[in-house]
Amino acid sequence: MDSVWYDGDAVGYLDQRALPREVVRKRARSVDDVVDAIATLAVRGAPAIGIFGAYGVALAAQLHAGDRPAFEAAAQRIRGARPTAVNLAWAVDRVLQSPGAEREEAQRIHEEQRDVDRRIGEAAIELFPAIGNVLTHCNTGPIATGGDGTALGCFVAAHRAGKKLHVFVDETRPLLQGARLTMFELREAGLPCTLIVDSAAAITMQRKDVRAIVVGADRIARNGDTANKIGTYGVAIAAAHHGIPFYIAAPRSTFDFAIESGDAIPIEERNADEVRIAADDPVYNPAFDVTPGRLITGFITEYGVLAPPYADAVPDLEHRPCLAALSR
Ligand SMILES: CSC[C@H]1O[C@H](OP(=O)(O)O)[C@H](O)[C@@H]1O
Repeated sequence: MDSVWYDGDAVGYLDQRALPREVVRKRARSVDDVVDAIATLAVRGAPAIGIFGAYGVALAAQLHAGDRPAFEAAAQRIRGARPTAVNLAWAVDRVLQSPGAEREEAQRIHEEQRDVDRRIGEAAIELFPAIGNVLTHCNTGPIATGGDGTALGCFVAAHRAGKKLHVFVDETRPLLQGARLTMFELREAGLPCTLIVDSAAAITMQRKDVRAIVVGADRIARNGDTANKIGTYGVAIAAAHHGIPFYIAAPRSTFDFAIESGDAIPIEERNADEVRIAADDPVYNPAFDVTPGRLITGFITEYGVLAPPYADAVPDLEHRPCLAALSR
């Protein structure tokens, strides 16, 4: 089920806020529509945001044909619609470097993601036991990526290869991407899965023999520090305590070699109403947190599984050959 698509004079998208109750297809006809769809998480998931943003820039090129300053201003508005996921900026910049071929470049980005997801899934299969429990956080399936999914795609690839995995899924407050989207996609793919509240992740590791944890990413710094959905850092700490391998599944486009560590990753804070229960509760609502690279067992990428010799202090990329492979 494609979650974003090019639709002639608009960019089509599934309004992910309505899933899984109903499938609502919409058309972004203006730059305002594109920015709003990203900012309200109607379109969400780092790679999907990048693909949608790329199509949005192609639409802006049509709407502002002959007016390059207006087109570039529109592209920058799309680029800044959500700050944490680097895929959006990466995709917008790629399309901006294709003057006159914006739509074709956006379609290339979309097609590439399908192949990238497939390669990520293939790389992950050997990481899982023949039979076992695994755990994930948030949503990283086809709806979030435009392909087979990243972390969720790893579980699906292992399942298709005959491995018997049971996936424990964090509901992922406050917007419940796990409960609403990951459970829906895993059931569609035929994988056994169990929903847990976020605060049950640690006891699930303690009592349910979780053998591996795989989550997605929104931005990965040179030292391996990784921004992902809020709650991921706590899962990583519990995984380290229980000696459970903790993997990040992400494409090359999620690595940001311009920043040395997670300290430089902008963390989006969102509307208090997403969390608020009583009318005037004071709320702190960061949408992401940053897991230090030293808590990450490996990065599952289209280049294979990168086993990090990460240490906070190691400054030079060449000292980490696994990341160097990505930066060429
Ligand atoms: C493959 S999706 C990557 C990443 O994006 C999600 O964030 P959001 O739902 O706010 O767009 C989540 O952090 C996923 O792990």
